[in-house]
Amino acid sequence: MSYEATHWTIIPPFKNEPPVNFDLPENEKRMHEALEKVYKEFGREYDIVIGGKHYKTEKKIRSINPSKFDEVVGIVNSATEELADLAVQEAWKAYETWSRTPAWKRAEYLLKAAQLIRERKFEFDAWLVYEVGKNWIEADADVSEAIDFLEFYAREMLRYASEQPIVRIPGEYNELRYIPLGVGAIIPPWNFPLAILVGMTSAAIVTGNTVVLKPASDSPVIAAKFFEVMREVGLPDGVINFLPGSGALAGEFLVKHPKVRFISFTGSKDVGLRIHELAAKPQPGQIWIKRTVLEMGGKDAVVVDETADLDAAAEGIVVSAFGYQGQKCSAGSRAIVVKDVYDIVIEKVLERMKKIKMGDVRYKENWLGPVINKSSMEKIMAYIEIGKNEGQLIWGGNSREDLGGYFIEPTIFKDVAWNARIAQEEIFGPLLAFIKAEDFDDALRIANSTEYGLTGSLYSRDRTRIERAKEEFHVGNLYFNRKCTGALVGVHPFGGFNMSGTDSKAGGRDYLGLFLQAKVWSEKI
Ligand SMILES: NC(=O)c1ccc[n+]([C@@H]2O[C@H](COP(=O)([O-])OP(=O)(O)OC[C@H]3O[C@@H](n4cnc5c(N)ncnc54)[C@H](O)[C@@H]3O)[C@@H](O)[C@H]2O)c1
Ligand SMILES: N[C@@H](CCC=O)C(=O)O
Repeated sequence: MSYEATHWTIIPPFKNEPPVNFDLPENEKRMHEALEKVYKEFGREYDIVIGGKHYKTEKKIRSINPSKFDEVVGIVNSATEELADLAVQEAWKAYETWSRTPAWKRAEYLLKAAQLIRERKFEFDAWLVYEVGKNWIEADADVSEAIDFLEFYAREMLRYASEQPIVRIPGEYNELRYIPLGVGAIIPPWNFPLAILVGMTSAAIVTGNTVVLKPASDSPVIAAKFFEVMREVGLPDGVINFLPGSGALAGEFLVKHPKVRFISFTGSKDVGLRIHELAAKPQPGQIWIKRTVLEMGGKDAVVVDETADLDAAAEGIVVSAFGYQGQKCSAGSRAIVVKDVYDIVIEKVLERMKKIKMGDVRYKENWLGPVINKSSMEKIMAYIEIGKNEGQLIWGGNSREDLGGYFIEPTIFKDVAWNARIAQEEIFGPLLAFIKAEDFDDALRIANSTEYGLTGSLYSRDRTRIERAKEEFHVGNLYFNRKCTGALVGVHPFGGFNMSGTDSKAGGRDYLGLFLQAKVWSEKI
């Protein structure tokens, strides 16, 4: 048995990180203390770090609290093309030794980082509350998922590094080994600014690659906090190079760079397709086909038929549509309900809407927070105007900047046609479209009618329909009689079809393979 395999057996099996129960007074108190502590750190400046060296630039990115837009959570330096180029060079220098570091040792850094984040969970939760406007529960789910990715990919690396099954023949010794790709650009989104960033980065490095990490401009501080953790656990310089910067400058420059071997991106369809196009074109001096992992948007549906538990369906519709203000790729922004129960479901949803409290998420009672920034608010408000011509507004519809942040009332339109813009385009905000279906067949057809294919839910008690949906509801993550958000690492490997991306199945057993290439050696004996 290889050393990696031996190690694998002594690490306890993977278990998802349990969420914090904020209803316990002790936990509520700890969260208040964390919010206070983090608040005192507001306004700090974070450097670009390349090969362990710190850099400042003239241009800065100010990270704003979307719940209170006069609060600056932190300031980061914005990279130039020269620094981006240096980051790629330093990453290649570090690759020389990192790619030869044993897999178990690389995995150990992830396990240590998971433990540090676990010990500081309330503090990380607080950063997410302030920087991206997540309520306490959503923030804690994000941090738990980040810990899960570290724990899961550490174990996965040991599995990939252990002996791989191949057919044996007499007279030859044959072996297949997974080896890293080289230097990668990691380009994550702001909406799961810890979990997704940590998942993408840790998968790339535990497999022996080195990376240039360009965080999203709305969430660079939490990215800097993760980078600090990786330095604290002793990750060698240059394995992760921390390079905040604009999407257009650092993003495109990195994507085109001839020495970038792979690009791991999670974000919008338009940017994902642009990266796909740029990465496909070989640059002078480039000697490989760039690998891209592109996880993109969704226009996800919750389907309800006449046999369903309608209370459970109404609850699922509300949580799927409005959890984290609808700013999830998995958000159920379409409720497709068969005509027999359409009005009842809407009534039940509206009853639940009355209970939603919106406001600054530093206060535990506010379930609905702000949207991420001004331009996002403007985009969502423009869709609300479009919606007024495409359906009947039955809830919300107003922006509430008067509360001091980028607040938009949760908004519902009914009687929306399946092909209306608000039923086809990803809005990424608290906007839900109710679509009436003739029957189950019609509902399924409507559910599949967009260019996306990320998540979906079916509420039904009809076993035959559930079995049909498994075959015909064309999404990467399909749920029955539960919400369409909240995939758990290891339990629900995540990724979508069609324009939702390359279906990488983050948090699944295939994921690390995307950052590796297989080499076979064969020796005559
Ligand atoms: N499928 C998934 O797993 C998943 C998960 C989370 C978010 N998302 C999607 O992400 C989107 C929201 O995130 P966002 O607003 O950060 O997306 P975005 O596409 O605007 O940005 C994502 C990242 O790309 C960078 N970027 C921007 N322009 C670039 C360019 N021209 N070249 C290279 N990089 C560039 C950004 O700085 C950011 O780091 C939504 O569409 C959502 O559905 C998908
Ligand atoms: N994995 C998350 C969504 C990530 C995209 O925003 C979920 O399952 O809700």
